[in-house]
Amino acid sequence: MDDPVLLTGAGGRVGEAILQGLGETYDWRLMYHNPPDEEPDHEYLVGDVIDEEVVREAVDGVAAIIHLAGDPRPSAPWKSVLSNNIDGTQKMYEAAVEAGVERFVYASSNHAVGAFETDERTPEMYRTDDDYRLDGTELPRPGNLYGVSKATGEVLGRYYHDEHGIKVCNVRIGNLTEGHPPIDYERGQAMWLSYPDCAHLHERTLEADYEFEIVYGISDNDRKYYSLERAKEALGYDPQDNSAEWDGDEHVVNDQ
Ligand SMILES: NC(=O)C1=CN([C@@H]2O[C@H](COP(=O)(O)OP(=O)(O)OC[C@H]3O[C@@H](n4cnc5c(N)ncnc54)[C@H](O)[C@@H]3O)[C@@H](O)[C@H]2O)C=CC1
Ligand SMILES: O=C1O[C@H](COP(=O)(O)O)[C@@H](O)[C@H](O)[C@H]1O
Repeated sequence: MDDPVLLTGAGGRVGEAILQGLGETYDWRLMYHNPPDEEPDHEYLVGDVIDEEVVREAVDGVAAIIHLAGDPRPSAPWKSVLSNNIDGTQKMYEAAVEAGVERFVYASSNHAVGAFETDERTPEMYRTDDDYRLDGTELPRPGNLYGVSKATGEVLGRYYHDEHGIKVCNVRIGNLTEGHPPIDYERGQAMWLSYPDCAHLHERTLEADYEFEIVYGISDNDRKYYSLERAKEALGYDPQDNSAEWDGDEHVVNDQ
């Protein structure tokens, strides 16, 4: 990719995972909400994704956008997700199509489909011997207002793709945790996304040939209730990590 890639929410955890793995791979333009503590190694700007002027400046001349900025709290109140997540994402899309950006990668969430985790299905669905899988073709079923905002971001992508032709990949990210899977948290282990797999997955979203996709962003965990088939087929995702290979913070398999 010759032109820069815009990374919004660059100062957050997902941004950190992506830059750890792909810092040298692309010509990044980083967007921060507040001035970063340390001088970044890449071109950057500071601003709010609901500020149309800053957003226009951010998208100018980029080939692709990875849009992470937003309120990531499952407990976030409506006022915050309406502004930071829904309005911010719509403004990013609007500016992107106006500027002729080719592709838009959107950080959706497991919480867009959290209400599939019913009392009848849990905790069995978090376990290896359960074959219940969501595959991305199901309708959103959020369990909180944050999930509603993430599902709305996916639908905004559907609209901007159909109406304006921008390529869109919605990644329903699981539980990104650095180093090892979440400890004593079955659900989190089933949807663990390691930092290296997160970076690799985003590299595939920037390189693969697709039109509109919804994929799950988790590692290749033995325990899983999200199918990775679409991410593998449409993007060529080839995850390397598996929460079942961990006992707490100890890597018990292939620890060479
Ligand atoms: N960390 C995870 O496991 C998961 C994250 N996600 C999504 O990934 C994205 C990034 O999440 P994290 O890195 O974990 O969160 P984070 O809170 O660490 O990073 C988000 C960044 O977005 C910035 N931001 C928030 N509102 C903004 C605004 N109005 N304008 C400009 N910047 C703004 C924040 O300053 C922050 O640096 C979020 O959209 C979240 O919904 C989805 C599923 C799981
Ligand atoms: O969307 C998100 O999901 C992850 C995992 O959800 P959790 O319910 O297991 O905490 C969450 O950590 C992250 O903050 C959120 O943005």
